[in-house]
Amino acid sequence: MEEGRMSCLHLLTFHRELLVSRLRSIQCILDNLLASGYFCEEDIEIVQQANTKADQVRKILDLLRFKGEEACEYFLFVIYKVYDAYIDLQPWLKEINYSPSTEVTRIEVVNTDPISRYSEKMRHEMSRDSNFIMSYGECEETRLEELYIDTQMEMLNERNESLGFLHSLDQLLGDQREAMFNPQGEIIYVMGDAGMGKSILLQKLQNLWSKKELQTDAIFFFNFRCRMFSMLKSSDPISLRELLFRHNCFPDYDPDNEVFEYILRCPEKVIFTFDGFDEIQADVGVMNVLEVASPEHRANPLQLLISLLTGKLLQGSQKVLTARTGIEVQSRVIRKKVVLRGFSPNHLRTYLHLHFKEQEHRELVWNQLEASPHLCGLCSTPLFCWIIFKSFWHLHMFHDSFCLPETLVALTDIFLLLTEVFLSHQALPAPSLLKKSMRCTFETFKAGLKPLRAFARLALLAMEKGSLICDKAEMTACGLNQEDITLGFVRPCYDPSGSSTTFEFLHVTLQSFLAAFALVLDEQSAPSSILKFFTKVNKRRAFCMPLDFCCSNSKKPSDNDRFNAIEHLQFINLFLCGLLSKLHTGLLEQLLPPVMVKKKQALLMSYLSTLVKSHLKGLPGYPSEEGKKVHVMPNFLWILRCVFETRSKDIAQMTAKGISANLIKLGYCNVYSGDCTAINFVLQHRKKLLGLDMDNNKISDYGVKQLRPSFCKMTVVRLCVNQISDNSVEILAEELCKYKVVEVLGLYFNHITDVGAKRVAQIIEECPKLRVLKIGKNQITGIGGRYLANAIQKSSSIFEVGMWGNSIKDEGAEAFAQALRNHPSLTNLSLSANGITSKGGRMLAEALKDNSVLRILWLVENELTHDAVPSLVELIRADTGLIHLWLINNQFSVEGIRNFAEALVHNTKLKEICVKGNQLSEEEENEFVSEKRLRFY
Ligand SMILES: Nc1ncnc2c1ncn2[C@@H]1O[C@H](COP(=O)(O)OP(=O)(O)OP(=O)(O)O)[C@@H](O)[C@H]1O
Repeated sequence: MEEGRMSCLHLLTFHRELLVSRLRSIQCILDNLLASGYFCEEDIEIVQQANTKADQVRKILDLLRFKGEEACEYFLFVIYKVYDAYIDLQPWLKEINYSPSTEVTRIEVVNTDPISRYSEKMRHEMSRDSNFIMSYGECEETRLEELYIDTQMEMLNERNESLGFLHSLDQLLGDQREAMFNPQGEIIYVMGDAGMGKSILLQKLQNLWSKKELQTDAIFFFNFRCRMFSMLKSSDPISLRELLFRHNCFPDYDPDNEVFEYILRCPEKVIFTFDGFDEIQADVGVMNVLEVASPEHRANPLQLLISLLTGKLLQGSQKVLTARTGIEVQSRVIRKKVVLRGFSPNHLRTYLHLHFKEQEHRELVWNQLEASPHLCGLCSTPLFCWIIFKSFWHLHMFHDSFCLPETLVALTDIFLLLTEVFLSHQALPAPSLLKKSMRCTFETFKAGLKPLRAFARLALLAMEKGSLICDKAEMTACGLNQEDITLGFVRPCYDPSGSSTTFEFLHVTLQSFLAAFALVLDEQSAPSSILKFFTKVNKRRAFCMPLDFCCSNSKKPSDNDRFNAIEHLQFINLFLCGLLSKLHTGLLEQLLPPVMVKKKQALLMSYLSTLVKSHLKGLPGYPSEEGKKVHVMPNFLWILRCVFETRSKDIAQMTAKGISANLIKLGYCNVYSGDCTAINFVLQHRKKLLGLDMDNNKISDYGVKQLRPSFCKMTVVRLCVNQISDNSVEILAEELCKYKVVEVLGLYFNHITDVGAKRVAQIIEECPKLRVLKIGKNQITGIGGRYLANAIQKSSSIFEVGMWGNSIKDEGAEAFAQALRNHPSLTNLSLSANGITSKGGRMLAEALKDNSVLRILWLVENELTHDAVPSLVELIRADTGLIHLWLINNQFSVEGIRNFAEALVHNTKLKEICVKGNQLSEEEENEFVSEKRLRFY
């Protein structure tokens, strides 16, 4: 504030040192001082005679002193106005509370700095290109800011464990230490399923940067679609300069090549985004990618990409790479890993508000969503949500209804509805002239059969040649005309050859759907050709193929099978099952001969049955405490999804019967809430009990609602790390207490509070077979701890309880102490990281003296000090039956540990007391080397 009142002249004197070290783009300052008349030609010569940049700045500052206050003020104004050229000085201007006077703003400032001009040009072009979400054909575009909302962005560590959620896009680029698991890595890796919003996220990032609303000092931003690197001819090598300037943005006023030199000199000022690595990973695998080390070197475009990503070129630049889930990149090249989890219920509400402006409409739509957890589950994927909301809107506009068809339960139904919406664009006049009509699906499809058939063929042809884009000639060859293009199935896309006549499907999932439709509509080929992608997928089951460039032992795809986008093919198969389900027979019989429909349906069902049987037989099982256990692969999930799309009870029954294991492990399989409908559909037909381990997926409360009818059969319910809240626990309590078969309940790392803990306590009390409870890393306090401990006290079956990482403190510890006194069954208890002090520790130790059952006690990372030592010593001397005592990371001193060592002499059962991470120096630890049962590692 003091400085805010200082004259500009004083400011320049006061901060002379800073200006000398940070001011660049001297020419631009000189140009403006000359043009405004503050400097004359002679002044300019004086400055230019100085040998170093620093000396030139010194000369300018000296001259300004003579020129007076006005000149100094103008000098500051130039720095303020030409933002990008003086980006390093912007924080300083903020610090000194600089704001230009009205007089100075009347004097013109011209930007003659090539670097910042280039940056300005980039910002301008990027703002123009990122302002709209392209959708619904060429004619309908929505402003990004009107429809974009941040989704759930979860940070992961190298073992794919959660590190929490990002709160804004600024944090994506920011270098908070907790999220950055490998500072040597260069890539910010954003993963997500189809339609989760990876491309839109990059678009938002670009848009924010173009408007200077992103917290970064990067002045250049290059965005690329990864597929572009495959499309550029590998026979035409290009240089880094060509890649940046020819395929992105060209610097217009740069005779001395300053821009490129600046980029090489200051790569940290550059952000790159590369969208859709999954689309080219096969190409990267096929070629033997050598990295390029020199920026001047001309190389294959893919080599350039890999070199940029690994930091061989422009090391230190910021890089965001997106890919579909399942494409693994080695941790050594990743700096930060983020996975997009889609819309939470709150996001869904916000998105609903953006789509429907009228409260009445919102309520109508919300009511329907609430009535169908499956629909809500689908809506957690932004793309599907967009389709569903668009369909609602269409039904309202054209048919005066806000009711989605009742049959809308599977993914195929949603894409059928979208297709119907697109096809009806052709049939219907403009909404304002329209008399609202009855909806007639069959008529719409029959009337639109010609373009539908043509788009379907186009989608299939493109899929078969491994491409996600098509050109005008291919479209014409399929029989499509200009009018068809405006229906909305395709949109124009970037083409490196500069032609504006290439198109891509609105979304690749839509392309898969249409490709499946082509297989169904094809009357020329043998009916068995519908199965061709099943065969392909089964051949290439290597679903999570690691990237070649950072994984030495990866299996390379063969040359003639470049297209490894296996997920697109899985989607084709899924939609095929949906289209050929009995439910759609009526529609299909309007579009092709009924005999043909029957033949294809029978063929598919028979193939699917065989596939399910052989898959289930081939699953490796191994014995476990819960009986035979199988760990299924993501492909099993795709089979379940296909079975659900067929809606065939027979196949579901067969699948349910074919599961011979007692426990199925679906951990880390990318199960999302919508999949729970498919799992439930199959389990509905199972007679025997079954354990289901679904830890580490994306089930959420919607998924749990979907599974409700299946809990009656579940002996193992593992839902750890699945973003479930107290609402889910409510359902679990209702169902599990009704059937009382549950033995293992895993709820670790979710969003459960004391409210949920109360319901879990009910489960413990009422389910006599419950042996294992894992409820660590939730938000349970002393109150919830009490509920649980009181219930455990009454249970005679509970064997293992994991409460790690809650906050039950001494209040909870007291209740657990009570429960432990003479407990008949509890053998393993973890109360680690719960904020328990010596008071709580004392109560636990004293209670345990009367307990001969507990074998393992975890009190790691609490606040136990010397005050807890006497009670713990007594416990050790009591020789109760405790085998392992974990006291790592507490606050015991060497004296306390000495007491433990002495007490151990009187104990025959304890195998170890782990005391690493207490307040002992290395020398003090050495004192205990002879007591092998005291562990410091
Ligand atoms: N954050 C968001 N806010 C609003 N709408 C979104 C958001 N994310 C996605 N959408 C909607 O979903 C559509 C698909 O998103 P996008 O193309 O970004 O998905 P993607 O993850 O890149 O899919 P793919 O892996 O198949 O390329 C968008 O066109 C938009 O309509």
